[in-house]
Amino acid sequence: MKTHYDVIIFGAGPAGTAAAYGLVGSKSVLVIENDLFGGTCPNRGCDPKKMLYSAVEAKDRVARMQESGLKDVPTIDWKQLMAFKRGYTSQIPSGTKKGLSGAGIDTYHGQAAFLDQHRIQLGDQTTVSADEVILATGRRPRLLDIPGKSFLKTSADFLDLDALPKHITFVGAGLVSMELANIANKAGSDVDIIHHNDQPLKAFPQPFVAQLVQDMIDDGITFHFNQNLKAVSKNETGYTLTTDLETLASDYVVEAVGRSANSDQLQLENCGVKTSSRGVLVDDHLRTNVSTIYAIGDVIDKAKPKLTPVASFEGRYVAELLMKKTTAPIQYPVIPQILFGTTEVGQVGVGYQEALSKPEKYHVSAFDLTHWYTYNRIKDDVAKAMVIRDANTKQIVGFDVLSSIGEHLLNAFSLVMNLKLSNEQIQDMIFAYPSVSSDLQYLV
Ligand SMILES: Cc1cc2nc3c(=O)[nH]c(=O)nc-3n(C[C@H](O)[C@H](O)[C@H](O)COP(=O)(O)OP(=O)(O)OC[C@H]3O[C@@H](n4cnc5c(N)ncnc54)[C@H](O)[C@@H]3O)c2cc1C
Ligand SMILES: NC(=O)c1ccc[n+]([C@@H]2O[C@H](COP(=O)([O-])OP(=O)(O)OC[C@H]3O[C@@H](n4cnc5c(N)ncnc54)[C@H](O)[C@@H]3O)[C@@H](O)[C@H]2O)c1
Repeated sequence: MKTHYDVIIFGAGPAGTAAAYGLVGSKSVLVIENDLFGGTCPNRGCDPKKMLYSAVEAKDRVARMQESGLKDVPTIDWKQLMAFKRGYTSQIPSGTKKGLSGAGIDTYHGQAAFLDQHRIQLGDQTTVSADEVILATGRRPRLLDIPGKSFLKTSADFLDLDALPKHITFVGAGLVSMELANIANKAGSDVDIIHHNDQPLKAFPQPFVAQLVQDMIDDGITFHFNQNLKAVSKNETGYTLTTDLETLASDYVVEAVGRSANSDQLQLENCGVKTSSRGVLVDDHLRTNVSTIYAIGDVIDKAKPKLTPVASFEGRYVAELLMKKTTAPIQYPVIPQILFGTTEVGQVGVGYQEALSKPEKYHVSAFDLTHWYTYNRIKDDVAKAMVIRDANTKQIVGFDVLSSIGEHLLNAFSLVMNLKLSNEQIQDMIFAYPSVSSDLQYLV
C-alpha cells in the first residue's frame, strides 16, 4: 500500500467498485471496505434473493401448469436451496477483492475514518492521504426502537437462514418485505406482514399493487394493515408480537422498514462533510460541500431510486468527472423499478398516477395481456400493462407492467424510452417470435 493516492474510495459495493474500475489506468486508487467486498447487492441483497427465486419461480411455473401437462407441484428443499445460494455468495467477497487487485486497485479491509479532508486513519493506526475521496458506503437496515428489538431479524438474516421457520412475520410492506415474504410463503412458511398504513409500494402503480396484494392473500399471506408493531417478547415456542391493534404469535420476525445511510462511522465531522437524516448531501455533480469529496450510491440523500444499476451509474459518472472526461452535471437515463416475485410489478418513466392527473399532457393506453399468446402459454392469469405517451409528440414516456415475467417488457420499454424510438422504428424491426420482446410491436 502507498501512503498517498489520487483517490480513496470508502465502500466496495456496486457504487465504489464501479468508480474504482472507471479510474483504472488514470489514477492510483485505494478501496477501503469494512465488511464484505462486493457490498449489499451480491452478498445480502439482489443477487442472493434472485438465487432463491430460481426455485420459487420454477415451482410457480409448475403450479400454473397443473392439468395442462404437468402433475404435482414440487416442494422446496430450503437446505439445498440455501446451499445453492451460498455456492454463489461465498465466492463474492474474495472474488471482488481479487478482481480489484488484479486491475491494479489497492484494497484495505477494516475500519477507517477521516482525520481531515485529505487524511484517513486506518484501523491499524497508519495514515493514508488522497487528493480526492469518494464515499460509497451504502445503507443498512433501519432498526425499530421498541421493547424486544433484539429479537428482530433483518433481510440479511433471512437470506442466510439455515432452516425455514414455520411462521415468519415481516414488518413493513416495502420492496424487501414483499419480495422475501413471497419467497418464504412459496417455500412453505406461514407468513404475516404488518404495515403501518394500507398503501404499500407508493412508487408503483396502485391498481397493480392492489392485484399483487390480492395474489399474496390468495397464496395464504396475511396482511395486517394500519397497525404498528409496539413490542416483541419471547414465549415458550417463539415470539409474541404486540401491535397497537392485536397480538400475534410468530417463530421469526424480520423488520424491513427502510434503510439508514452508513455515514456515521466515517467521522465526517473531521472533514466537514454535511449530511441530512437521509444521507450525505451532494450537488448535481455528486460533490459534497467539501470540493474534494464526492458521494455515490445508496449513501446519498437522493430522490432517485436506491438501486444497484443507479449506484454503478453514479460510480462511473464520478470516475469520468475525476478524470476530467466530463464537466456536465449527472444526467440519469430513465430508471426502471421492479418488485420481483411470482407476480412482478414494474414501473419506468412518467408514473401512471401523474399521467392520469394530467390528461392534457399524457395519454394512457391500458392493456389486459392475460389472453395474449405469451401470457396464455404460461398461464399467467393477471398480466396487464400501461403505456404512457406524451400527448403532443406521441413519444412513449412511461410504462407499467404486472406479470410473472414483467421484467422483460420493462427493460424493453426502458430501451425504447432511452433511445426515444418511434412507433415506426419499432415496427421496422424483426424480433425472435413468439417471445416477450416480439409483443413490443403490439404495444407501441
Ligand atoms: C434485500 C435487498 C434486496 C435488494 N434487491 C435489489 C434488486 O433486486 N435490484 C436492485 O437494483 N437493488 C436491490 N437492492 C438495493 C441494492 O442492494 C443497493 O441499491 C446497492 O447495493 C447499493 O450499492 P452501494 O454501492 O451504494 O451500497 P452497498 O452495496 O451497500 O455497498 C456499500 C459498501 O460500503 C461498506 N461500508 C459501509 N460503511 C463503511 C465504512 N465506514 N468504511 C468502509 N466501508 C464501509 C459496506 O460494508 C458495503 O460493502 C436490494 C437491497 C436489499 C437490502
Ligand atoms: N427489487 C428491487 O429493486 C429491490 C428489492 C428490495 C430492496 N430494494 C432497495 O432497498 C431499499 C430498502 O427496502 P425496504 O423494503 O427496507 O424499504 P422501503 O422504504 O421500500 O419500505 C419500507 C416500508 O416500511 C414502511 N414502514 C416504515 N416504518 C414502519 C413501521 N414502523 N412499521 C411498519 N411499516 C413501516 C414504509 O412505509 C415502507 O413502505 C428499497 O427502497 C430499494 O431501494 C430494491
